[in-house]
Amino acid sequence: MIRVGLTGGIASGKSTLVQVLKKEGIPVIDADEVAREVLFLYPEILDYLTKTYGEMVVKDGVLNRRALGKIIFSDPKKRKDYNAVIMPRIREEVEKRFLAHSAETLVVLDAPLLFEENFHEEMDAVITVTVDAATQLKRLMARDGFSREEAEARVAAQMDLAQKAAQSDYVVDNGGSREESARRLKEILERIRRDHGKTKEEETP
Ligand SMILES: CC(C)(COP(=O)(O)OP(=O)(O)OC[C@H]1O[C@@H](n2cnc3c(N)ncnc32)[C@H](O)[C@@H]1O)[C@@H](O)C(=O)NCCC(=O)NCCS
Ligand SMILES: Nc1ncnc2c1ncn2[C@@H]1O[C@H](COP(=O)(O)OP(=O)(O)OP(=O)(O)O)[C@@H](O)[C@H]1O
Repeated sequence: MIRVGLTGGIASGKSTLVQVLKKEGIPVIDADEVAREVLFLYPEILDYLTKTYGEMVVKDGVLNRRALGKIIFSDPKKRKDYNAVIMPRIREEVEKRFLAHSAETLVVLDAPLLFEENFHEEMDAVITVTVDAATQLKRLMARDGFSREEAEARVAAQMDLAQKAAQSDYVVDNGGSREESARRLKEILERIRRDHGKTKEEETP
């Protein structure tokens, strides 16, 4: 199994490219989805949030994601503490999902914090989706209804996109059309398969 990491900044276009991967029949592990699932699987995480922030963040056993986001994206220490609780569980669950797909030729891990959390070390190839800062902010505010301040705080909570691109094997510049980015991604997948001695035709259906 070839493990491919897909990363980028918030609202850089990862999910948009994941749709392309799915159409190609490639299994994708979504780290954000795993992050949402571990909250249900491991009650210790919600317990930690209840103890630390009380009803402001957890009310009647339900997490207010927006409120937690406001806190952790504006305070690096709080973000670090929360990551220390949730990341080990995310890591375990991601590994389980890779193992569940071990019969596949190529599996993609879609993780916004691929580099920040060192998942990249376990990948055979890494693809970063980049976009210029102005377009990123514009798309983020439009998609999530964030104010400029909220959007900027989220962008600032992540490693610089150019730095991620520099450490990657491949880059998709998503500043143009969706079609251009999809084409580039397909080319990259072909190259990764070739470099690992696999062609699309050889894959098990
Ligand atoms: C703080 C939470 C509840 C906010 O939820 P919300 O629904 O508003 O955002 P969502 O989960 O859709 O994440 C949106 C984007 O924020 C960015 N982001 C998420 N967590 C983090 C983090 N800890 N540090 C920096 N950026 C992050 C990512 O780009 C992500 O795609 C949530 O993001 C969370 O639980 N984060 C911690 C888990 C995590 O580290 N996820 C990334 C896995 S690699
Ligand atoms: N090439 C493009 N042209 C115009 N809009 C785009 C393009 N690519 C993505 N978008 C839009 O930009 C927004 C962000 O894209 P997307 O949701 O794919 O980003 P993401 O990297 O998955 O974000 P997150 O890390 O927050 O999950 C979405 O509303 C999407 O429809």
